[in-house]
Amino acid sequence: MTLEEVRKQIDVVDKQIKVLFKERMILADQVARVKAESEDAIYKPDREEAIITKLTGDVDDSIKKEYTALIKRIMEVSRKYQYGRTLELRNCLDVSFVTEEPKVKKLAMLKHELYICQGYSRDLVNTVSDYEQVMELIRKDEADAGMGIFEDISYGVSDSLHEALTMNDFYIYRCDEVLDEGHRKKVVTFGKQLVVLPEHNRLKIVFVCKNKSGSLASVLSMISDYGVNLTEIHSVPFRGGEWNYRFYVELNGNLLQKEIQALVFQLINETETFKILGSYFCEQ
Ligand SMILES: C=C(O[C@@H]1C=C(C(=O)O)C=C[C@H]1O)C(=O)O
Repeated sequence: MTLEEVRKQIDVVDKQIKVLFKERMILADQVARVKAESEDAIYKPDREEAIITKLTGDVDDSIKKEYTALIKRIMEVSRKYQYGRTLELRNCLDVSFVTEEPKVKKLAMLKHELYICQGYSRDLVNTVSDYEQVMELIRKDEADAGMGIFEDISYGVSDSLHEALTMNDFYIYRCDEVLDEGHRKKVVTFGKQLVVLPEHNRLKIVFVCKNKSGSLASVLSMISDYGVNLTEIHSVPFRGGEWNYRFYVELNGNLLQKEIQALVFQLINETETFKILGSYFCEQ
């Protein structure tokens, strides 16, 4: 057979797959409707495992891994579709946010970072020695917001600020790039509430995924399936407890967009722990 002839046959098979794929997605939609009514979980790992075992049992070893990958992928996109449909059917995204930036009269910062203070008079800044204290001042309403260096192009990310935001449920709502003696730094402003404004183009998230082969890859392909660009990723081991990692990710998008809401909904349901760390505008 010539290449041309084989390709013609592939085109025929692709058309058949397309028909079956559409049929399968109609069924996935029906599943979503039933689950939305009964408030049942979309992701059923046991059922997926059973499907994989049943279908792959009699497949030749030479293509078993490939077939398994295909079946997994089909179920992943089926789930993606169900998350989007479910949000259209019932408003069940459990993320609260405000749509106005807080008025900042008093700011709290680390003493040694006061030099990067953006747009506020330094006399009105309450300085302390660690982020826990910054957040304590905000919690006690002795400051309205905190500010700190989140990333430095020469020294990398600030683990302590990432950790403090994660552990204290604080949220970034501004991100400014500051040039300090040749060092580019990302300086963030954060507060007690998640603020989402229409002009925001970044969503910072943190998640922990199962410590098994393919779990990070499946989260990353999920993000890509939504057509969302990932602008930063790094991992940090847990302090204390078992040895596992938190993944910090910055996404290009806005929580007011339906696709981002569906992605967040899927991440909440398919990662071990998930948190939004902020929504902000970034020029880069
Ligand atoms: C379709 C379902 O929802 C999800 C998707 C599946 C699939 O596409 O086959 C299987 C299990 C669930 O994770 C279902 O529950 O049957």
